[in-house]
Amino acid sequence: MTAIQTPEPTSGLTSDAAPRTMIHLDKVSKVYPGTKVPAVEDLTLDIPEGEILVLVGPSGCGKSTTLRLINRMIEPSSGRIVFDGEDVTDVDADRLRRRIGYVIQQIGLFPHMTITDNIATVPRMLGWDDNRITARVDELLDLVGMDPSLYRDRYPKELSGGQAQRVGVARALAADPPVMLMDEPFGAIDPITRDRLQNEFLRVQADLKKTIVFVTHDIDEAIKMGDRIVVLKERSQIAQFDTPERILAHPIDDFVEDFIGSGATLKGLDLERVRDLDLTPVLTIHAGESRDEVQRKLSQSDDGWVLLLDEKNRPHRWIGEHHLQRTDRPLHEVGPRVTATVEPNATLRDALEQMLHSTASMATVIDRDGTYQGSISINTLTDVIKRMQADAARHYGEAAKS
Ligand SMILES: Nc1ncnc2c1ncn2[C@@H]1O[C@H](COP(=O)(O)OP(=O)(O)OP(=O)(O)O)[C@@H](O)[C@H]1O
Repeated sequence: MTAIQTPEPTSGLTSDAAPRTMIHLDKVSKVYPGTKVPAVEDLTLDIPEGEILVLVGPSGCGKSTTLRLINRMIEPSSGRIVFDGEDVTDVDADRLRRRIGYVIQQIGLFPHMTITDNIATVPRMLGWDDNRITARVDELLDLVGMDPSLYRDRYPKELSGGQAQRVGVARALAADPPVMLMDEPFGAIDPITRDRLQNEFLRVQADLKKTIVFVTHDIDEAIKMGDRIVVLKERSQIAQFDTPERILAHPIDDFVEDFIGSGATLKGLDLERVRDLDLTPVLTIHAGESRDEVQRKLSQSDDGWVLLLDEKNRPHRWIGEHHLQRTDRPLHEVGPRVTATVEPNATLRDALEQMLHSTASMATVIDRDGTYQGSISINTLTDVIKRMQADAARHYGEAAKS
């Protein structure tokens, strides 16, 4: 692994054509009272507007401290914090916090208050009238997938862990803050519910486009949730700051490589969608075609297969040379059935999974109606992986030169 620098890692500038900066940390440090080693040391970081920025790193590296410095739940020992162009290092912390939603792992719902009152905490502080609050609570419960009529009058102990976490997100969104800080928000939840909450949250964020700083120690969660990822080492030192794709394709040093762990290539395939590919043209036939015609197409086929489509252009069977020899049965009854299908929205990892089950070693792409769109072969995936690695290497090569 070449130890070239992440583009401007220590300056903390984003390495891609990033949106404008919403929050700027300028050489921020935190030394807790009674300790000698800073929890965060000289951290300079630009947090882009409207994106999810994930802080990921090993336990104790300073992620939570960094997050809490942003809304001044913890006061920095030195350095400046600039929020939307304004130096907020010394402004009233309450005023700052109203512009920043905060979600934590243990949710922190008030047990003696109903869900409505929990969600309405900040709007009440801001003096909203009751009608506006009721409408907002219902809107937010809807947004996080909970029926307001069922849940608005319940108490936190009457919710499942996943529902409580959704309410935590709704509460953080209540006054529509431009910024959300999320500290391991889905950490204490079982894997299936966690996956669902992550997906729901990504869907909500696609509409809301909040500036989000999201802390996790789980690299897979970072890759899934982050538009950009900051990999942190001890004292919140930036090891690498980049898009998930580039971090996976080009970990900057052994620390990042070890932190990503095994399977980086497969994780990279998880980030690419079938719809973005140039699909491999596979020769197709219809049931009515003569065996001579099919033979002619087979002889032109690189991979020894032609794809038989049904009358609605849906993939039906793979036909190879030896199936053609079976003259006792019509073509649409010979050859293995096509089972390995994916829709354009699927990830390339899904496509690979399908391919491994396919007799023809190909994933067949269909649209919602089942109509054939094209095929993906292992060569297609190899090309994608090479391209991702070459793009990242070029990016870092150019950054190193400049
Ligand atoms: N209130 C405190 N007083 C003294 N030291 C603290 C305090 N809070 C955190 N620390 C120390 O600061 C360092 C960073 O802690 P922090 O909680 O920010 O790390 P983290 O990366 O979020 O860890 P984790 O992933 O385990 O939650 C740790 O060494 C921790 O022991």
